[in-house]
Amino acid sequence: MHLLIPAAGRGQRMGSDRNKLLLPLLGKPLLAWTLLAAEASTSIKWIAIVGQEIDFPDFKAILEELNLKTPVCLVQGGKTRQESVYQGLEALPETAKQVLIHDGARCLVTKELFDRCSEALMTCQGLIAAVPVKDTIKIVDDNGEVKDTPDRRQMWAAQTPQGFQVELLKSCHRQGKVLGWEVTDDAALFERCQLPVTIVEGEETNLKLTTKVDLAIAEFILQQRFG
Ligand SMILES: Nc1ccn([C@@H]2O[C@H](COP(=O)(O)OP(=O)(O)OP(=O)(O)O)[C@@H](O)[C@H]2O)c(=O)n1
Ligand SMILES: C[C@](O)(CO)[C@H](O)COP(=O)(O)O
Repeated sequence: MHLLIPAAGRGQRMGSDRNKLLLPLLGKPLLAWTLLAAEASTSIKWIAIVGQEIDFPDFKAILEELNLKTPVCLVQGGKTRQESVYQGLEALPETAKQVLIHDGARCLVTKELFDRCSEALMTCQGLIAAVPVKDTIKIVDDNGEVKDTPDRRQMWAAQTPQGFQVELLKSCHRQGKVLGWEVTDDAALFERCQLPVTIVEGEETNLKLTTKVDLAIAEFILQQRFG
């Protein structure tokens, strides 16, 4: 299985002075934990980290330190996550028929989740890891007034990995580019093209490290796992 790791963000919500994936977390850069989970999976055979050129020296240093068996290449990212994934897709080898996409920022992912997604992708066109929402969700208008309370039983929080047949996802991305669609995940492009997206049970601990509090939670979880 081929894996793309979008890692070209700036970490603005983290309030950090550099890419949050380079921040230390229990003695290793955040991105190193994501890579180690991919390396530990039995299905991932090729990895591309999609990043900004300014971060490449740090990414190379991480790769040197980890000395992974899985081949890893670096791909130039774009201004948005959507653009970064597009560039990553263009950089896939021609032999790649299926692809998993996993945010570098979701560094608590497990090897089991990677393998579950790889296996499920053998029998579907597109999938996302997701978990049922635990909170009651409100639809709110621009004035801060609650307009609706959707049925929670139908609501799932999208995570990554997200997995797709490569040619289908490429054509969704191209269509999105032509029509100016702006989305926050790849499944949304698939949905807009009326292609089916299947749910794979995600993990409650598979957080996207977005703000400083997430760093503290992640450190606690990693300490429980590996400490
Ligand atoms: N132009 C971008 C923006 C984001 N990402 C990646 O997409 C993932 C999810 O994005 P997010 O958590 O929003 O990361 P940032 O964009 O870094 O955060 P922020 O929005 O707070 O700046 C991250 O692994 C991030 O590196 C990317 O590859 N290219
Ligand atoms: C892809 C994703 O992680 C699924 O939850 C999420 O949509 C990324 O969104 P962000 O807006 O870039 O944080």
